[in-house]
Amino acid sequence: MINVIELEHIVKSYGDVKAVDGMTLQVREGEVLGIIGANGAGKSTTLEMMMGLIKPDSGSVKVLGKDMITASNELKQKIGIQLQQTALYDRIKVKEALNLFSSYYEKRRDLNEIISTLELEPYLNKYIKNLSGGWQQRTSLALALVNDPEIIFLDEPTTGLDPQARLELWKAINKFRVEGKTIILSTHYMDEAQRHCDRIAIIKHGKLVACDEPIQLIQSLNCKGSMEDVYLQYAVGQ
Ligand SMILES: Nc1ncnc2c1ncn2[C@@H]1O[C@H](COP(=O)(O)OP(=O)(O)OP(=O)(O)O)[C@@H](O)[C@H]1O
Repeated sequence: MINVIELEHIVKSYGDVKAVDGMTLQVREGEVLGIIGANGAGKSTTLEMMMGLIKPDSGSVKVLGKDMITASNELKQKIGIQLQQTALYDRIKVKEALNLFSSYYEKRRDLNEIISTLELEPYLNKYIKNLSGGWQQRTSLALALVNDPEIIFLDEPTTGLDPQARLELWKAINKFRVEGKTIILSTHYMDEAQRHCDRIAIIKHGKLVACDEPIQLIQSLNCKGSMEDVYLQYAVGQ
């Protein structure tokens, strides 16, 4: 089994707050890894260090066998990041954003193929800000794919979407999963973590408290339960 990401004892503090407190975690090639935990547990900070957007105070982040700090320019070409809504979205149309993002990269995936896979054709000339939440998220997924990345990061991709839009977005994500891409995402939805993730990492107060297949996590409970019970036991400690 090949690890595409290796976090070794990473620590990140903001003033007195230890956002990430000595985390060691491996992400395997081709898996969908879900990161769950309470608000403020350290999910986004962990993702930001994996993506090379922020540096850990200590510890090491290796991506595709290379150090994220020293090889960050090279590695950023090989990863895809689904952005949360940004101010950019107010001023730009879907097709313009795809062209712009594509121009940042040396390696490019055929835009027409991404557009057709994600069924974005009817929306190409629309401003992103005017799309529904589901189509905005599909657009940001498309933007994360323009460089045909080996690893795709999705920070709470389905938050705020209605159940049908969540399902549709997962169908879209799964189209890229079957190509063997590694997908790492954070979510507050236990049903989708259980259904779509190969493994789930549970973070509490900046520490990894468990990481395993959903079924193994459920079986590890003292009494039979669901992913919600796993969350309550590991992430909240009730
Ligand atoms: N830029 C920052 N400046 C100061 N504190 C920060 C910053 N980013 C994160 N924090 C703090 O670090 C801790 C972890 O935050 P983080 O955003 O990683 O948590 P999270 O698990 O992603 O939370 P949520 O589910 O609410 O998105 C929190 O206490 C947060 O307030």
